[in-house]
Amino acid sequence: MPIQERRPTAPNKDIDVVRLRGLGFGYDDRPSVLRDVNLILPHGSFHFLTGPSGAGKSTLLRLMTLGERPQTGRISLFGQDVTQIPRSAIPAMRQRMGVVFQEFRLLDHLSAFDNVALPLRLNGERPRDYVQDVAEMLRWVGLGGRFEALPPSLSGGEKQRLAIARAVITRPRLILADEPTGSVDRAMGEKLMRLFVSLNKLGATILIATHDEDMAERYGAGLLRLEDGYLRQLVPSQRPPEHQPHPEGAAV
Ligand SMILES: Nc1ncnc2c1ncn2[C@@H]1O[C@H](COP(=O)(O)OP(=O)(O)OP(=O)(O)O)[C@@H](O)[C@H]1O
Repeated sequence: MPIQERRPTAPNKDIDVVRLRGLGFGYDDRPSVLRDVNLILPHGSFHFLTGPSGAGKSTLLRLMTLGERPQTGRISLFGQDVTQIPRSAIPAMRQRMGVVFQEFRLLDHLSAFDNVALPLRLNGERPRDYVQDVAEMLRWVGLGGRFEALPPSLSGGEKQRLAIARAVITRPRLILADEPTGSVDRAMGEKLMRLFVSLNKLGATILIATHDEDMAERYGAGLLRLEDGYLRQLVPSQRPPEHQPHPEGAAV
């Protein structure tokens, strides 16, 4: 397992990594996708977000990654209210999260290696400090022989694995992933889930959207369900002793 801590600084474990209060959001032709959504993701928690197709899982992740602004309610990330964050400040906030988008959003003109290295370059790291880590991560997700491949030449499952490698390479404190194992076979899906579990053990707060409600039980994670615009917590996140719950609990 290639996953080791990269950052020397310890996070503030007392701050809830995500706080959503009374979120409401809709599109022109679907005005009530999210209604009064409340959620707290404490440091080190691990949740799966489920719900029927079209329930708004991707929309909720898009609000949390600042790709859309809520029409009502507040969003706070890493203890900072970001509901009205200026557009110019969004890239810096996004750099603190690892996001796996449903449609991958890889950079087609960059090799697989350079796609994964990009977040480290943007963080100002030097190639000699990250080359080995990037190579090891690519090997771990089964792309050891595809360092130079451009994304358009990869299969759907390979693109998905590349997107995951890129999202986690900086060991972000918050990982938000939309159906991250939807395009791979079961064995690879289990392997990728072990990667998320390892990152969670290192302290990452994780939220994964999936159609598979059994995942939460399999991985001892919390289970959230979005239905008719409302978010309910079905199972709380179970975390190792070093990640004891915030007094307010995992979700509202
Ligand atoms: N950009 C958009 N413009 C208008 N409507 C949208 C847009 N994106 C999503 N919707 C609608 O909002 C609703 C929620 O969509 P969303 O993709 O968030 O659901 P989901 O739970 O992620 O679905 P799935 O499990 O099928 O991926 C759906 O009715 C969808 O048609």
